[in-house]
Amino acid sequence: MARVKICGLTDSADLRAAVEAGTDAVGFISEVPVDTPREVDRSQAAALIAETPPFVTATLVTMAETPEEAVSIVRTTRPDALQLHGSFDSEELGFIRAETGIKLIQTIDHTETDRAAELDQVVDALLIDSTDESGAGGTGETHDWAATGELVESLTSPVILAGGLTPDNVAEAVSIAAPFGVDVASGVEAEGGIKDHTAVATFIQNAGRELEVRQL
Ligand SMILES: O=C(O)c1ccccc1N[C@@H]1O[C@H](COP(=O)(O)O)[C@@H](O)[C@H]1O
Repeated sequence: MARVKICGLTDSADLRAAVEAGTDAVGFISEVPVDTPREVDRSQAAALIAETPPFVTATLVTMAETPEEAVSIVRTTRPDALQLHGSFDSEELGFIRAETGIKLIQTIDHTETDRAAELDQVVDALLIDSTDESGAGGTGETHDWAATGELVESLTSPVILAGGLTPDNVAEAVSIAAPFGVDVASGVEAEGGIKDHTAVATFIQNAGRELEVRQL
């Protein structure tokens, strides 16, 4: 079974649709230096996080420029987990964890296998994405799922697969990489920043959760 995070939610209606469709986690993107229709400001992120019900992990996704900024975002928005894009080292990630006590998910580009091994003991999960040159996600690009499957085998941390996933390809991606979880942003949108609720529900079903429940 792959857990699912629906990322880049910008309003309450999309949050409710993702929760009703059975997502395990939701993601709110704030303070990123790239132009994305999925970004919300800190106060919007805080409001959406407060609306997220218990048993659904509210994740703040950011590209904070300094560890102190990351700590400040967590204190202001109060998420359950923090997903970082960018190049903080082990010491900086350790500082953020110690200051906030939050579950830390570090995004790694699929080509950075050495970095994944280096950070394996430092974070709570590694998210393997197809990032752009700035380290941002939301590219809609897939990568080599078999290579991510090798990371799943070799790393201790839970591995989350992201990058170009859609309702049509997520089942195949899960069967090849066998990740702990999958993460999608642009692949379930009706338009930039707005989710297609049918696509969200189909993505969650196709990631295998519904199938697993029926088999129990
Ligand atoms: O979605 C964005 O615009 C974004 C911007 C900056 C950092 C992270 C971002 N999104 C993350 O990237 C993954 C993959 O996106 P996609 O499914 O390929 O569109 C997404 O799940 C977010 O965690």
